[in-house]
Amino acid sequence: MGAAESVPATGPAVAQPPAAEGVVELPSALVIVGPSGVGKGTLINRLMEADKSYGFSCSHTTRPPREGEVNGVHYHFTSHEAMEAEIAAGKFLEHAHVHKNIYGTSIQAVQDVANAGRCCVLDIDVQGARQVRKAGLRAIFVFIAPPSLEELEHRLRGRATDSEEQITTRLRNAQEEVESVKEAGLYDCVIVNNNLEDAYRQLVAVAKRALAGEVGPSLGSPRGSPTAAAAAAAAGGAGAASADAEPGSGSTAGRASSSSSGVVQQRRTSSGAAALNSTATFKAWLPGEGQSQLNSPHTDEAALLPGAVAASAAGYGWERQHGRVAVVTGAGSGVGWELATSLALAGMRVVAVSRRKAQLEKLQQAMLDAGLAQEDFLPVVADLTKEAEVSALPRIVAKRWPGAGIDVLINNAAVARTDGSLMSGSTEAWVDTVSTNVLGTALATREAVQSMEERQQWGHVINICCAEEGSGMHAATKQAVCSMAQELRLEARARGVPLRVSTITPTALNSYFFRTRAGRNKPRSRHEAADSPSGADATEGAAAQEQPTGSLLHASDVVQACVWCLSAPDHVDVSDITQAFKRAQGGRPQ
Ligand SMILES: Nc1ncnc2c1ncn2[C@@H]1O[C@H](COP(=O)(O)OP(=O)(O)OP(=O)(O)O)[C@@H](O)[C@H]1O
Ligand SMILES: Nc1nc2c(ncn2[C@@H]2O[C@H](COP(=O)(O)O)[C@@H](O)[C@H]2O)c(=O)[nH]1
Repeated sequence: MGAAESVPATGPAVAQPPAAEGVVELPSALVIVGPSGVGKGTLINRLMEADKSYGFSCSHTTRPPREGEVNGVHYHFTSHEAMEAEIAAGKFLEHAHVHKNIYGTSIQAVQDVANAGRCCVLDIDVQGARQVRKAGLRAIFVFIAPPSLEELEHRLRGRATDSEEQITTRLRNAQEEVESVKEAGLYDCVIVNNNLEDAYRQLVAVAKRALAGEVGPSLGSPRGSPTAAAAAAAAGGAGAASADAEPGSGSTAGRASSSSSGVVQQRRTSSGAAALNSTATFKAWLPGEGQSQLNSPHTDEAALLPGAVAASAAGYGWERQHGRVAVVTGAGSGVGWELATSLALAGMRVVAVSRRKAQLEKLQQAMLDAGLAQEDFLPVVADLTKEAEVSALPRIVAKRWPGAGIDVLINNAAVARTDGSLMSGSTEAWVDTVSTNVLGTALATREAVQSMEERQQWGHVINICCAEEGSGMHAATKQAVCSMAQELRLEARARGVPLRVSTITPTALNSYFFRTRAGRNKPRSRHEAADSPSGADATEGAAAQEQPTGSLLHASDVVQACVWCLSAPDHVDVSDITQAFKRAQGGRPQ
């Protein structure tokens, strides 16, 4: 259960060490544009040789191979007929007639790089860049400008790869291409390739931003402003003018969106173990001690939380979880939020996964405010229905914490749509629900288990199977999540590996969804009723206040069960926990 994740995630892995800042996003693409002979290939090759986090989008072309060019590496060399057929079949993200040949970027080429968790680098012409911009690919667009057209001609001739006719065509086209820098909103930055070292340093800076999942111009360089630098270049002005990417420049999104930047990072002065055992620390979070330091959107439960964790863990084997890596899905709100905060505060390294960047930023700030060290906590924007984004998780973990891998996976994310009825629901709602709840859980499980297998360190998978009876496709998928745990357990046993698998099934959770079904609250939008068991919406609204829900289960109850599962000694296999609310005398939840 957990987040009603509705904001699509993007991009990929972290090549930059997640240097204690911001929410991690998968890489954006890097689109490199510029006239023939300006040095795009030279710069791109250098970038890719220096850092394997970048992958080249291998284009198709109808031009014949040059000496030394390898099919499938430099280009997919093809015929006009074959290429036109594939374009007609919709296989290309963009294509263009360039210097009398057809060039194009296939969807597969970009997908292959993204699936490998790399930042995809495209080397394309201006027409292609316009199409890619229109297609909405998450990317940073860089124009490489020549210091002068004379120098461009000099380079083209010096390269000695093209016929005189081709050189003439390319130079003629170059003038028009350089003009394109004036198109508002097309490029995010311009690098004038005069001195190769300077240009390379600038490219590295902007490439790092793409690797970190950023898009758009960097701070102080609003879209469209590259024009000045490029115009200077087009007019023959020398110098490495750049509207962006000062060497060492930081990340735009990191600065703009990360609440951590500008905030003095708070370091834990003690280990997780100390935090768990420190009554003083916990006391401040107990009810009656003022506002929750967790600054949770669901304050009633958050205030109880650390006490619950402490109580659960006391006397059991919690200590072995200190420093281990727990991935919590659906961490943007509800149970996921509570799990992420509790486990981190109790000494685990937590990867909080959500589609909703804004929620993760709030969560991150709450963690910092609570005194958690940034390096023990990693928010990752990822869409569980996208294989490339899920499979990037182990790599992201290894980058943040070298030598570590996923030790614990808590499959909590789920979507519950109000239009998910099996008798009258929409197909779209079903697909949404099945994709996130079933496919997403399966993908996350496979990646986590493989991460454990590679390190031969078997950990724990916990599936949160909460479903309200009568919630249609949501309930059906949660049954599937439960069955998946059972199957996983059997597979692990058959292979003789000590993977631990548990399910937690809370019934009648104090959730927005539950109260909506009980007629205590009305859904305000389709997504609002998604699985956000203790989200802010769950505690708002006059109807909710009229009907006290104090005896229903809380997110913290689910956390407590998780902690208990994780604390159980080696010889105790906790397979399934079902939690029910305490009924009032009349048999109805209070
Ligand atoms: N800053 C520079 N100073 C001098 N020569 C350069 C510089 N950058 C690149 N070159 C040279 O310019 C030539 C053209 O470079 P390159 O092949 O990388 O261009 P390109 O933009 O990739 O061309 P195309 O679009 O046709 O593939 C090469 O011989 C390269 O070594
Ligand atoms: N629109 C696209 N343009 C592309 C693609 N791949 C390369 N190119 C551009 O073509 C010229 C010429 O390349 P060359 O290898 O023949 O010198 C170059 O400027 C590239 O940017 C593509 O997939 N789409």
